Amino acid sequence: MSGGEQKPERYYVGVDVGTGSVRAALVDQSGVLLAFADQPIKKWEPQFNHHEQSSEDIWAACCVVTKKVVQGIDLNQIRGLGFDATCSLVVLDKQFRPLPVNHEEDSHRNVIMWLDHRAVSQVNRINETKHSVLQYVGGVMSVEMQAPKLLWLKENLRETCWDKAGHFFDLPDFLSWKATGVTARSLCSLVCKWTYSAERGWDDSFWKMIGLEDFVADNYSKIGNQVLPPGASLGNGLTPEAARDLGLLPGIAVAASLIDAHAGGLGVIGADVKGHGLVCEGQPVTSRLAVICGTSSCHMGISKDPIFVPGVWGPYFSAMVPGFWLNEGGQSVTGKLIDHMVEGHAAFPELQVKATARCQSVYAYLNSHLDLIKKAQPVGFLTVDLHVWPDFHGNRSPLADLTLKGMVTGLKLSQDLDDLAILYLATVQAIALGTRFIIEAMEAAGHSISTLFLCGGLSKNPLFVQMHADITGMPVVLSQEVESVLVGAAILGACASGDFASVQVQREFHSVIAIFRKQWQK
Ligand SMILES: Nc1ncnc2c1ncn2[C@@H]1O[C@H](COP(=O)(O)OP(=O)(O)O)[C@@H](O)[C@H]1O
Ligand SMILES: O=C(CO)[C@H](O)[C@H](O)COP(=O)(O)O
Repeated sequence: MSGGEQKPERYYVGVDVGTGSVRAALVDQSGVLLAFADQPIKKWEPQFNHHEQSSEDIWAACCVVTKKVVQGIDLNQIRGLGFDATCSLVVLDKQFRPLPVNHEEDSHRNVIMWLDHRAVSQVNRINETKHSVLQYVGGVMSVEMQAPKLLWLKENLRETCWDKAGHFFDLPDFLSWKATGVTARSLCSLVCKWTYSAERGWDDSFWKMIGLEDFVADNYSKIGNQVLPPGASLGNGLTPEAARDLGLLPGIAVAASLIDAHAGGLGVIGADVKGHGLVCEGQPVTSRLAVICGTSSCHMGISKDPIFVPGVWGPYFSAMVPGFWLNEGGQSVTGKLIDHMVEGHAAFPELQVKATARCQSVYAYLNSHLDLIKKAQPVGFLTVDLHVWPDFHGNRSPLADLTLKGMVTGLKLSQDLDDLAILYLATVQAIALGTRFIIEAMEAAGHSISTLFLCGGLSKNPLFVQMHADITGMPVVLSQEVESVLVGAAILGACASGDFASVQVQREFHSVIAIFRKQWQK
Protein backbone atom coordinates (compact mmCIF):
# COMPACT_ATOMS: atom_id res chain seq x y z
CA MET A 1 0.00 0.00 0.00
CA SER A 2 1.56 3.34 -0.94
CA GLY A 3 1.43 6.44 1.19
CA GLY A 4 -0.63 4.86 3.95
CA GLU A 5 -0.37 2.53 6.90
CA GLN A 6 -0.25 -1.18 6.04
CA LYS A 7 -3.33 -2.83 7.51
CA PRO A 8 -2.35 -5.50 10.06
CA GLU A 9 -2.83 -9.03 8.78
CA ARG A 10 -5.91 -10.83 10.12
CA TYR A 11 -5.68 -14.46 11.17
CA TYR A 12 -8.14 -17.23 11.97
CA VAL A 13 -7.63 -20.48 13.85
CA GLY A 14 -9.29 -23.67 12.65
CA VAL A 15 -9.39 -26.79 14.83
CA ASP A 16 -10.28 -30.14 13.26
CA VAL A 17 -11.00 -33.15 15.50
CA GLY A 18 -10.72 -36.32 13.40
CA THR A 19 -11.07 -39.90 14.54
CA GLY A 20 -7.40 -40.43 15.28
CA SER A 21 -6.00 -36.98 15.90
CA VAL A 22 -6.70 -33.30 16.48
CA ARG A 23 -5.24 -30.76 14.05
CA ALA A 24 -5.07 -26.96 14.22
CA ALA A 25 -4.09 -24.37 11.66
CA LEU A 26 -3.44 -20.66 11.56
CA VAL A 27 -4.97 -19.36 8.33
CA ASP A 28 -4.73 -15.88 6.80
CA GLN A 29 -7.41 -13.86 5.04
CA SER A 30 -6.72 -15.41 1.67
CA GLY A 31 -6.98 -18.99 2.88
CA VAL A 32 -3.23 -19.63 3.16
CA LEU A 33 -2.29 -21.99 5.95
CA LEU A 34 0.60 -20.45 7.90
CA ALA A 35 1.07 -22.95 10.71
CA PHE A 36 -0.09 -26.50 11.38
CA ALA A 37 0.08 -28.82 14.38
CA ASP A 38 -1.42 -32.20 15.21
CA GLN A 39 -1.76 -34.41 18.23
CA PRO A 40 -3.10 -37.97 18.55
CA ILE A 41 -6.17 -38.64 20.70
CA LYS A 42 -7.09 -41.69 22.77
CA LYS A 43 -9.57 -44.34 21.64
CA TRP A 44 -10.94 -47.30 23.54
CA GLU A 45 -12.68 -50.41 22.17
CA PRO A 46 -13.85 -52.13 25.39
CA GLN A 47 -15.76 -54.71 23.36
CA PHE A 48 -16.34 -55.45 19.68
CA ASN A 49 -18.22 -52.58 17.99
CA HIS A 50 -18.05 -50.35 21.10
CA HIS A 51 -15.80 -47.34 20.40
CA GLU A 52 -15.26 -44.67 23.05
CA GLN A 53 -13.26 -41.49 23.61
CA SER A 54 -12.80 -38.88 26.32
CA SER A 55 -14.02 -35.31 25.87
CA GLU A 56 -11.37 -34.10 28.35
CA ASP A 57 -8.60 -35.81 26.38
CA ILE A 58 -9.92 -34.27 23.15
CA TRP A 59 -10.12 -30.77 24.66
CA ALA A 60 -6.59 -31.11 26.06
CA ALA A 61 -5.36 -32.03 22.55
CA CYS A 62 -7.20 -28.99 21.09
CA CYS A 63 -5.33 -26.80 23.59
CA VAL A 64 -1.92 -28.29 22.73
CA VAL A 65 -2.31 -27.81 18.96
CA THR A 66 -3.84 -24.34 19.19
CA LYS A 67 -1.02 -23.08 21.43
CA LYS A 68 1.48 -24.42 18.90
CA VAL A 69 0.02 -22.75 15.81
CA VAL A 70 -0.22 -19.29 17.38
CA GLN A 71 3.32 -19.26 18.73
CA GLY A 72 5.13 -16.06 17.79
CA ILE A 73 1.97 -14.36 16.48
CA ASP A 74 0.54 -11.11 17.91
CA LEU A 75 -2.61 -12.56 19.50
CA ASN A 76 -4.51 -9.34 18.78
CA GLN A 77 -4.39 -10.24 15.09
CA ILE A 78 -6.34 -13.45 15.64
CA ARG A 79 -9.92 -12.58 14.82
CA GLY A 80 -11.84 -15.83 15.02
CA LEU A 81 -11.85 -19.49 15.96
CA GLY A 82 -13.79 -22.33 14.34
CA PHE A 83 -14.13 -26.00 15.26
CA ASP A 84 -15.10 -29.05 13.29
CA ALA A 85 -15.19 -32.59 14.61
CA THR A 86 -16.44 -36.11 14.02
CA CYS A 87 -20.09 -36.61 14.85
CA SER A 88 -19.48 -38.52 18.08
CA LEU A 89 -21.86 -38.30 21.07
CA VAL A 90 -20.59 -36.52 24.22
CA VAL A 91 -22.44 -37.09 27.51
CA LEU A 92 -22.20 -34.68 30.48
CA ASP A 93 -24.14 -34.46 33.75
CA LYS A 94 -26.17 -31.45 34.89
CA GLN A 95 -22.98 -29.74 36.13
CA PHE A 96 -21.27 -30.42 32.76
CA ARG A 97 -19.06 -33.20 34.17
CA PRO A 98 -18.30 -36.29 32.03
CA LEU A 99 -20.58 -39.31 32.51
CA PRO A 100 -19.61 -42.91 31.68
CA VAL A 101 -21.03 -44.42 28.48
CA ASN A 102 -19.87 -47.90 29.47
CA HIS A 103 -20.70 -50.72 31.88
CA GLU A 104 -17.33 -50.28 33.62
CA GLU A 105 -18.55 -46.86 34.87
CA ASP A 106 -15.36 -45.20 33.62
CA SER A 107 -16.50 -41.59 33.38
CA HIS A 108 -13.32 -40.61 31.58
CA ARG A 109 -14.80 -42.49 28.59
CA ASN A 110 -17.85 -40.26 28.07
CA VAL A 111 -17.95 -40.19 24.25
CA ILE A 112 -19.63 -42.81 22.05
CA MET A 113 -17.71 -42.51 18.81
CA TRP A 114 -19.44 -42.09 15.45
CA LEU A 115 -18.35 -45.57 14.24
CA ASP A 116 -19.72 -47.33 17.33
CA HIS A 117 -22.26 -49.99 16.32
CA ARG A 118 -23.59 -50.96 19.77
CA ALA A 119 -27.15 -49.74 19.12
CA VAL A 120 -28.19 -52.29 16.47
CA SER A 121 -31.39 -53.43 18.18
CA GLN A 122 -32.34 -49.79 18.85
CA VAL A 123 -31.82 -48.64 15.25
CA ASN A 124 -33.77 -51.61 13.90
CA ARG A 125 -36.74 -50.64 16.08
CA ILE A 126 -36.41 -47.00 15.01
CA ASN A 127 -36.45 -48.03 11.35
CA GLU A 128 -39.50 -50.25 11.90
CA THR A 129 -41.50 -47.14 12.90
CA LYS A 130 -41.19 -45.85 9.29
CA HIS A 131 -41.56 -42.35 10.80
CA SER A 132 -41.51 -39.52 8.24
CA VAL A 133 -38.24 -38.06 9.62
CA LEU A 134 -36.50 -41.12 8.15
CA GLN A 135 -37.15 -39.74 4.65
CA TYR A 136 -34.48 -37.15 5.44
CA VAL A 137 -31.73 -39.66 6.31
CA GLY A 138 -31.88 -41.64 3.06
CA GLY A 139 -34.96 -43.66 4.09
CA VAL A 140 -33.10 -45.74 6.71
CA MET A 141 -31.50 -44.42 9.89
CA SER A 142 -27.88 -45.42 10.44
CA VAL A 143 -26.69 -46.99 13.68
CA GLU A 144 -23.99 -44.29 13.55
CA MET A 145 -26.53 -41.51 14.19
CA GLN A 146 -27.43 -40.18 17.63
CA ALA A 147 -31.05 -41.34 18.23
CA PRO A 148 -30.20 -45.08 18.47
CA LYS A 149 -27.20 -44.35 20.70
CA LEU A 150 -29.37 -42.25 23.05
CA LEU A 151 -31.94 -45.04 23.22
CA TRP A 152 -29.14 -47.53 23.99
CA LEU A 153 -28.00 -45.38 26.91
CA LYS A 154 -31.55 -45.19 28.27
CA GLU A 155 -32.05 -48.96 27.96
CA ASN A 156 -28.61 -50.08 29.16
CA LEU A 157 -27.14 -47.45 31.50
CA ARG A 158 -30.27 -46.03 33.10
CA GLU A 159 -28.91 -45.30 36.58
CA THR A 160 -25.25 -44.64 35.90
CA CYS A 161 -25.70 -42.42 32.86
CA TRP A 162 -29.19 -41.69 31.55
CA ASP A 163 -30.83 -40.47 34.78
CA LYS A 164 -27.84 -38.29 35.67
CA ALA A 165 -27.35 -36.79 32.20
CA GLY A 166 -27.85 -33.07 31.75
CA HIS A 167 -26.38 -32.54 28.29
CA PHE A 168 -25.94 -34.66 25.18
CA PHE A 169 -23.70 -32.91 22.63
CA ASP A 170 -22.50 -33.74 19.16
CA LEU A 171 -18.69 -33.40 19.47
CA PRO A 172 -18.48 -30.20 17.30
CA ASP A 173 -21.06 -28.55 19.59
CA PHE A 174 -19.28 -29.74 22.73
CA LEU A 175 -16.15 -27.92 21.54
CA SER A 176 -17.94 -24.63 20.86
CA TRP A 177 -19.64 -24.89 24.28
CA LYS A 178 -16.30 -25.57 25.96
CA ALA A 179 -14.83 -22.46 24.26
CA THR A 180 -17.72 -20.10 24.98
CA GLY A 181 -20.03 -21.56 27.63
CA VAL A 182 -22.87 -21.28 25.08
CA THR A 183 -24.91 -24.48 24.72
CA ALA A 184 -26.47 -23.52 21.36
CA ARG A 185 -26.13 -26.30 18.80
CA SER A 186 -25.08 -26.02 15.19
CA LEU A 187 -27.77 -26.61 12.59
CA CYS A 188 -25.24 -28.87 10.85
CA SER A 189 -25.04 -31.45 13.64
CA LEU A 190 -28.70 -31.40 14.60
CA VAL A 191 -29.97 -31.72 11.03
CA CYS A 192 -27.49 -34.38 9.93
CA LYS A 193 -27.35 -36.64 12.96
CA TRP A 194 -30.30 -35.82 15.26
CA THR A 195 -33.39 -35.57 12.91
CA TYR A 196 -33.85 -31.82 13.47
CA SER A 197 -35.41 -29.99 10.51
CA ALA A 198 -34.13 -26.54 9.51
CA GLU A 199 -37.70 -25.72 8.47
CA ARG A 200 -39.86 -27.48 11.09
CA GLY A 201 -37.58 -27.93 14.13
CA TRP A 202 -37.89 -31.05 16.29
CA ASP A 203 -40.63 -33.57 15.58
CA ASP A 204 -42.20 -34.49 18.96
CA SER A 205 -43.97 -37.52 17.49
CA PHE A 206 -40.67 -39.12 16.47
CA TRP A 207 -39.09 -38.94 19.92
CA LYS A 208 -42.33 -40.16 21.56
CA MET A 209 -42.65 -43.05 19.09
CA ILE A 210 -39.10 -44.34 19.71
CA GLY A 211 -39.36 -44.14 23.52
CA LEU A 212 -37.37 -40.95 24.11
CA GLU A 213 -40.35 -38.79 25.08
CA ASP A 214 -38.15 -37.42 27.91
CA PHE A 215 -36.67 -34.90 25.46
CA VAL A 216 -40.09 -33.55 24.47
CA ALA A 217 -41.13 -33.19 28.11
CA ASP A 218 -38.20 -30.91 28.94
CA ASN A 219 -38.43 -28.94 25.67
CA TYR A 220 -35.26 -30.51 24.23
CA SER A 221 -33.04 -28.70 26.74
CA LYS A 222 -30.69 -31.73 26.97
CA ILE A 223 -30.18 -32.08 23.22
CA GLY A 224 -30.52 -28.46 22.13
CA ASN A 225 -33.30 -25.95 21.84
CA GLN A 226 -31.23 -23.06 20.57
CA VAL A 227 -29.94 -23.73 17.06
CA LEU A 228 -27.58 -21.54 15.02
CA PRO A 229 -26.23 -21.76 11.48
CA PRO A 230 -22.58 -22.85 11.13
CA GLY A 231 -20.32 -19.80 11.33
CA ALA A 232 -22.70 -17.78 13.57
CA SER A 233 -20.90 -15.99 16.39
CA LEU A 234 -21.48 -17.55 19.83
CA GLY A 235 -22.20 -15.42 22.92
CA ASN A 236 -19.36 -13.13 23.97
CA GLY A 237 -16.73 -15.23 22.25
CA LEU A 238 -13.92 -17.08 23.98
CA THR A 239 -14.29 -17.22 27.78
CA PRO A 240 -11.30 -16.21 29.93
CA GLU A 241 -10.90 -19.82 31.09
CA ALA A 242 -10.94 -21.27 27.56
CA ALA A 243 -8.63 -18.47 26.40
CA ARG A 244 -6.11 -19.52 29.05
CA ASP A 245 -6.44 -23.18 28.01
CA LEU A 246 -5.97 -22.44 24.30
CA GLY A 247 -3.35 -19.69 24.58
CA LEU A 248 -5.59 -17.08 22.92
CA LEU A 249 -7.14 -13.81 24.06
CA PRO A 250 -10.57 -13.81 25.72
CA GLY A 251 -13.43 -12.45 23.66
CA ILE A 252 -12.27 -13.51 20.19
CA ALA A 253 -15.15 -14.65 18.03
CA VAL A 254 -16.02 -18.36 18.16
CA ALA A 255 -18.27 -19.89 15.51
CA ALA A 256 -21.09 -22.41 15.63
CA SER A 257 -19.30 -25.53 14.37
CA LEU A 258 -19.45 -28.03 11.54
CA ILE A 259 -19.07 -31.80 11.37
CA ASP A 260 -15.61 -32.63 9.97
CA ALA A 261 -16.80 -33.90 6.59
CA HIS A 262 -18.88 -30.76 6.16
CA ALA A 263 -15.92 -28.51 6.97
CA GLY A 264 -13.92 -30.40 4.34
CA GLY A 265 -16.77 -30.00 1.87
CA LEU A 266 -16.86 -26.27 2.52
CA GLY A 267 -13.08 -26.14 2.21
CA VAL A 268 -12.99 -27.63 -1.30
CA ILE A 269 -16.33 -27.41 -3.08
CA GLY A 270 -15.93 -23.76 -4.07
CA ALA A 271 -12.41 -24.12 -5.53
CA ASP A 272 -11.49 -21.78 -8.38
CA VAL A 273 -11.02 -24.07 -11.41
CA LYS A 274 -10.59 -21.37 -14.06
CA GLY A 275 -8.21 -22.29 -16.87
CA HIS A 276 -7.80 -26.00 -16.05
CA GLY A 277 -10.11 -27.22 -18.83
CA LEU A 278 -12.41 -28.89 -16.34
CA VAL A 279 -15.95 -29.74 -17.37
CA CYS A 280 -17.30 -28.10 -14.18
CA GLU A 281 -15.82 -24.69 -15.14
CA GLY A 282 -18.64 -22.21 -15.54
CA GLN A 283 -21.14 -24.83 -14.36
CA PRO A 284 -23.20 -24.60 -11.15
CA VAL A 285 -21.50 -25.79 -7.97
CA THR A 286 -24.10 -28.60 -7.90
CA SER A 287 -22.05 -30.44 -10.56
CA ARG A 288 -19.25 -30.94 -8.01
CA LEU A 289 -18.96 -33.72 -5.44
CA ALA A 290 -16.70 -33.14 -2.43
CA VAL A 291 -15.22 -36.40 -1.13
CA ILE A 292 -13.63 -36.19 2.31
CA CYS A 293 -11.44 -39.23 2.83
CA GLY A 294 -9.99 -39.99 6.26
CA THR A 295 -10.87 -42.87 8.56
CA SER A 296 -14.14 -42.87 6.59
CA SER A 297 -15.09 -41.33 3.23
CA CYS A 298 -17.98 -38.90 2.94
CA HIS A 299 -19.49 -37.89 -0.40
CA MET A 300 -21.07 -34.43 -0.23
CA GLY A 301 -23.31 -33.35 -3.12
CA ILE A 302 -25.50 -30.26 -3.05
CA SER A 303 -28.68 -29.26 -4.90
CA LYS A 304 -31.06 -26.30 -5.15
CA ASP A 305 -34.11 -28.52 -4.54
CA PRO A 306 -34.31 -31.53 -2.23
CA ILE A 307 -33.27 -34.84 -3.83
CA PHE A 308 -34.22 -38.06 -2.08
CA VAL A 309 -31.56 -40.71 -2.73
CA PRO A 310 -32.34 -44.13 -1.23
CA GLY A 311 -29.50 -45.15 1.09
CA VAL A 312 -27.75 -41.77 0.91
CA TRP A 313 -28.18 -39.48 3.94
CA GLY A 314 -30.23 -36.33 3.57
CA PRO A 315 -31.52 -34.31 1.92
CA TYR A 316 -30.41 -31.86 4.62
CA PHE A 317 -31.24 -28.17 4.16
CA SER A 318 -28.47 -25.61 4.77
CA ALA A 319 -26.34 -28.16 6.64
CA MET A 320 -23.18 -27.40 4.67
CA VAL A 321 -23.66 -24.63 2.09
CA PRO A 322 -26.37 -22.15 3.17
CA GLY A 323 -29.49 -22.27 1.02
CA PHE A 324 -28.55 -25.58 -0.63
CA TRP A 325 -29.75 -29.10 0.14
CA LEU A 326 -27.04 -31.63 0.95
CA ASN A 327 -26.90 -35.36 0.24
CA GLU A 328 -24.17 -37.20 2.12
CA GLY A 329 -23.08 -40.60 0.89
CA GLY A 330 -20.50 -42.45 2.93
CA GLN A 331 -18.23 -45.43 3.41
CA SER A 332 -17.77 -46.05 7.11
CA VAL A 333 -14.23 -47.31 7.02
CA THR A 334 -11.86 -46.45 4.20
CA GLY A 335 -8.56 -45.19 5.65
CA LYS A 336 -9.15 -47.55 8.56
CA LEU A 337 -9.78 -50.43 6.14
CA ILE A 338 -6.58 -49.78 4.17
CA ASP A 339 -4.58 -49.62 7.43
CA HIS A 340 -6.31 -52.83 8.62
CA MET A 341 -5.49 -54.79 5.45
CA VAL A 342 -1.89 -53.61 5.24
CA GLU A 343 -1.01 -53.88 8.94
CA GLY A 344 -2.64 -57.31 9.28
CA HIS A 345 -0.65 -58.89 6.42
CA ALA A 346 2.18 -61.35 7.12
CA ALA A 347 4.60 -59.22 5.07
CA PHE A 348 3.88 -56.01 7.03
CA PRO A 349 7.01 -56.21 9.25
CA GLU A 350 9.17 -56.57 6.10
CA LEU A 351 7.35 -53.61 4.53
CA GLN A 352 8.01 -51.47 7.61
CA VAL A 353 11.71 -52.28 7.59
CA LYS A 354 12.05 -51.51 3.87
CA ALA A 355 10.01 -48.30 4.01
CA THR A 356 11.98 -47.07 7.03
CA ALA A 357 15.26 -47.78 5.26
CA ARG A 358 14.13 -45.50 2.42
CA CYS A 359 12.68 -42.88 4.81
CA GLN A 360 9.28 -43.40 3.18
CA SER A 361 5.78 -44.00 4.56
CA VAL A 362 4.56 -47.57 4.04
CA TYR A 363 2.08 -46.23 1.47
CA ALA A 364 4.71 -44.36 -0.56
CA TYR A 365 6.78 -47.56 -0.52
CA LEU A 366 3.83 -49.73 -1.63
CA ASN A 367 2.99 -47.29 -4.43
CA SER A 368 6.53 -47.45 -5.82
CA HIS A 369 6.59 -51.24 -5.37
CA LEU A 370 3.40 -51.53 -7.46
CA ASP A 371 5.04 -49.40 -10.14
CA LEU A 372 7.95 -51.83 -10.23
CA ILE A 373 5.85 -54.98 -10.58
CA LYS A 374 3.23 -53.68 -13.00
CA LYS A 375 5.57 -54.08 -16.03
CA ALA A 376 3.95 -52.70 -19.21
CA GLN A 377 0.36 -52.86 -17.90
CA PRO A 378 -1.41 -49.99 -16.13
CA VAL A 379 -1.13 -50.58 -12.38
CA GLY A 380 -4.88 -51.15 -12.04
CA PHE A 381 -4.61 -54.38 -14.04
CA LEU A 382 -2.51 -56.07 -11.32
CA THR A 383 -5.71 -57.09 -9.57
CA VAL A 384 -7.53 -59.00 -12.31
CA ASP A 385 -7.58 -62.10 -10.04
CA LEU A 386 -7.97 -60.47 -6.64
CA HIS A 387 -11.06 -58.62 -5.43
CA VAL A 388 -12.11 -57.00 -2.15
CA TRP A 389 -15.64 -56.25 -1.00
CA PRO A 390 -14.98 -53.32 1.34
CA ASP A 391 -17.94 -53.44 3.76
CA PHE A 392 -15.93 -54.69 6.74
CA HIS A 393 -17.94 -52.31 8.97
CA GLY A 394 -21.26 -52.61 7.13
CA ASN A 395 -22.37 -50.52 4.16
CA ARG A 396 -23.33 -46.92 4.90
CA SER A 397 -24.31 -45.95 1.32
CA PRO A 398 -26.07 -46.72 -0.89
CA LEU A 399 -27.11 -50.14 0.49
CA ALA A 400 -27.58 -48.77 4.03
CA ASP A 401 -27.01 -52.24 5.48
CA LEU A 402 -24.91 -52.39 8.62
CA THR A 403 -25.00 -56.20 8.66
CA LEU A 404 -22.84 -56.48 5.52
CA LYS A 405 -19.33 -57.84 6.00
CA GLY A 406 -16.08 -57.65 4.03
CA MET A 407 -14.81 -60.25 1.59
CA VAL A 408 -11.62 -61.05 -0.35
CA THR A 409 -11.63 -63.42 -3.33
CA GLY A 410 -8.63 -64.76 -5.23
CA LEU A 411 -6.22 -65.41 -2.34
CA LYS A 412 -3.17 -67.65 -2.90
CA LEU A 413 -0.85 -69.45 -0.46
CA SER A 414 2.01 -66.96 -0.93
CA GLN A 415 2.23 -64.04 1.50
CA ASP A 416 5.15 -61.97 0.26
CA LEU A 417 5.50 -58.25 -0.33
CA ASP A 418 4.05 -58.52 -3.86
CA ASP A 419 0.89 -60.09 -2.41
CA LEU A 420 0.63 -57.36 0.20
CA ALA A 421 1.03 -54.65 -2.43
CA ILE A 422 -1.63 -56.20 -4.66
CA LEU A 423 -4.05 -56.70 -1.74
CA TYR A 424 -3.52 -53.03 -0.84
CA LEU A 425 -4.26 -52.03 -4.45
CA ALA A 426 -7.41 -54.19 -4.54
CA THR A 427 -8.60 -52.53 -1.31
CA VAL A 428 -8.06 -49.04 -2.72
CA GLN A 429 -9.89 -50.06 -5.91
CA ALA A 430 -12.79 -51.51 -3.90
CA ILE A 431 -13.14 -48.21 -2.06
CA ALA A 432 -13.08 -46.28 -5.36
CA LEU A 433 -15.72 -48.64 -6.77
CA GLY A 434 -17.79 -47.92 -3.66
CA THR A 435 -17.56 -44.21 -4.49
CA ARG A 436 -18.71 -44.96 -8.04
CA PHE A 437 -21.65 -46.98 -6.65
CA ILE A 438 -22.65 -43.99 -4.49
CA ILE A 439 -22.34 -41.54 -7.41
CA GLU A 440 -24.51 -43.81 -9.58
CA ALA A 441 -27.21 -43.85 -6.88
CA MET A 442 -27.05 -40.05 -6.56
CA GLU A 443 -27.27 -39.57 -10.32
CA ALA A 444 -30.17 -42.01 -10.65
CA ALA A 445 -32.05 -39.86 -8.14
CA GLY A 446 -31.41 -36.56 -9.94
CA HIS A 447 -27.88 -35.32 -9.19
CA SER A 448 -25.69 -34.45 -12.14
CA ILE A 449 -22.05 -34.75 -11.05
CA SER A 450 -19.07 -34.16 -13.33
CA THR A 451 -16.06 -33.52 -11.08
CA LEU A 452 -14.75 -34.82 -7.75
CA PHE A 453 -12.96 -32.61 -5.20
CA LEU A 454 -10.98 -34.73 -2.72
CA CYS A 455 -9.50 -33.87 0.66
CA GLY A 456 -8.63 -35.61 3.95
CA GLY A 457 -5.66 -37.83 4.85
CA LEU A 458 -6.19 -40.27 1.96
CA SER A 459 -6.01 -37.48 -0.62
CA LYS A 460 -2.27 -37.39 0.19
CA ASN A 461 -2.01 -40.86 -1.39
CA PRO A 462 -1.62 -40.43 -5.20
CA LEU A 463 -2.64 -44.05 -5.88
CA PHE A 464 -5.91 -43.54 -3.97
CA VAL A 465 -6.65 -40.37 -5.95
CA GLN A 466 -5.71 -41.90 -9.32
CA MET A 467 -7.90 -44.96 -8.71
CA HIS A 468 -10.84 -42.64 -8.01
CA ALA A 469 -10.24 -40.92 -11.36
CA ASP A 470 -9.81 -44.23 -13.24
CA ILE A 471 -12.80 -45.97 -11.67
CA THR A 472 -15.32 -43.12 -11.65
CA GLY A 473 -14.11 -41.76 -15.01
CA MET A 474 -14.30 -38.25 -13.56
CA PRO A 475 -11.49 -35.76 -13.07
CA VAL A 476 -10.38 -35.52 -9.44
CA VAL A 477 -9.32 -32.09 -8.19
CA LEU A 478 -7.05 -31.44 -5.21
CA SER A 479 -6.89 -28.02 -3.61
CA GLN A 480 -3.75 -25.98 -3.17
CA GLU A 481 -4.25 -26.35 0.55
CA VAL A 482 -3.88 -30.03 1.45
CA GLU A 483 -5.46 -29.50 4.86
CA SER A 484 -8.75 -28.34 3.35
CA VAL A 485 -10.80 -29.48 6.36
CA LEU A 486 -8.86 -26.98 8.47
CA VAL A 487 -9.49 -24.27 5.89
CA GLY A 488 -13.21 -25.03 6.32
CA ALA A 489 -12.87 -24.66 10.11
CA ALA A 490 -10.97 -21.38 9.71
CA ILE A 491 -13.69 -20.06 7.37
CA LEU A 492 -16.11 -20.57 10.29
CA GLY A 493 -13.89 -18.40 12.51
CA ALA A 494 -13.64 -15.72 9.80
CA CYS A 495 -17.39 -15.73 9.45
CA ALA A 496 -17.98 -15.46 13.22
CA SER A 497 -15.56 -12.50 13.40
CA GLY A 498 -17.67 -10.62 10.83
CA ASP A 499 -14.73 -10.43 8.38
CA PHE A 500 -16.58 -12.78 6.00
CA ALA A 501 -20.25 -12.16 5.39
CA SER A 502 -20.98 -15.85 4.89
CA VAL A 503 -19.33 -19.26 4.99
CA GLN A 504 -19.75 -19.24 1.20
CA VAL A 505 -16.45 -17.50 0.56
CA GLN A 506 -15.20 -16.30 -2.78
CA ARG A 507 -13.77 -19.00 -5.05
CA GLU A 508 -10.31 -17.41 -5.08
CA PHE A 509 -10.03 -18.42 -1.41
CA HIS A 510 -9.24 -21.98 -2.46
CA SER A 511 -7.28 -22.63 -5.61
CA VAL A 512 -6.56 -25.87 -7.39
CA ILE A 513 -3.17 -27.55 -7.19
CA ALA A 514 -3.56 -30.85 -9.03
CA ILE A 515 -5.99 -32.64 -11.29
CA PHE A 516 -5.96 -36.42 -11.69
CA ARG A 517 -7.64 -37.69 -14.87
CA LYS A 518 -8.60 -41.18 -15.97
CA GLN A 519 -5.47 -42.89 -17.31
CA TRP A 520 -6.80 -46.00 -19.03
CA GLN A 521 -9.83 -47.30 -20.90
CA LYS A 522 -11.26 -50.81 -20.51
N1 LIG B 1 0.60 -39.34 3.30
C1 LIG B 1 -0.33 -40.32 3.36
N2 LIG B 1 -0.31 -41.35 2.48
C2 LIG B 1 -1.21 -42.33 2.51
N3 LIG B 1 -2.22 -42.38 3.42
C3 LIG B 1 -2.30 -41.39 4.32
C4 LIG B 1 -1.37 -40.32 4.35
N4 LIG B 1 -1.71 -39.51 5.38
C5 LIG B 1 -2.81 -40.06 5.95
N5 LIG B 1 -3.16 -41.19 5.32
C6 LIG B 1 -4.28 -42.08 5.65
O1 LIG B 1 -5.42 -41.28 5.91
C7 LIG B 1 -6.20 -41.85 6.98
C8 LIG B 1 -6.43 -40.82 8.05
O2 LIG B 1 -6.89 -39.63 7.48
P1 LIG B 1 -7.27 -38.40 8.41
O3 LIG B 1 -7.90 -37.38 7.52
O4 LIG B 1 -6.09 -38.01 9.22
O5 LIG B 1 -8.33 -39.13 9.36
P2 LIG B 1 -9.31 -38.64 10.51
O6 LIG B 1 -9.80 -37.27 10.13
O7 LIG B 1 -10.37 -39.67 10.49
O8 LIG B 1 -8.53 -38.65 11.81
C9 LIG B 1 -5.41 -43.01 7.53
O9 LIG B 1 -5.98 -44.20 7.12
C10 LIG B 1 -4.00 -42.83 6.94
O10 LIG B 1 -3.35 -44.06 6.71
O1 LIG C 1 -20.19 -39.34 9.60
C1 LIG C 1 -19.31 -38.61 9.28
C2 LIG C 1 -19.59 -37.26 8.77
O2 LIG C 1 -20.96 -37.01 8.68
C3 LIG C 1 -17.85 -39.03 9.38
O3 LIG C 1 -17.75 -40.32 8.87
C4 LIG C 1 -17.36 -39.03 10.78
O4 LIG C 1 -17.52 -37.73 11.27
C5 LIG C 1 -15.88 -39.45 10.85
O5 LIG C 1 -15.03 -38.65 10.11
P1 LIG C 1 -13.50 -39.00 9.81
O6 LIG C 1 -13.46 -40.16 8.89
O7 LIG C 1 -12.97 -37.74 9.17
O8 LIG C 1 -12.81 -39.26 11.10
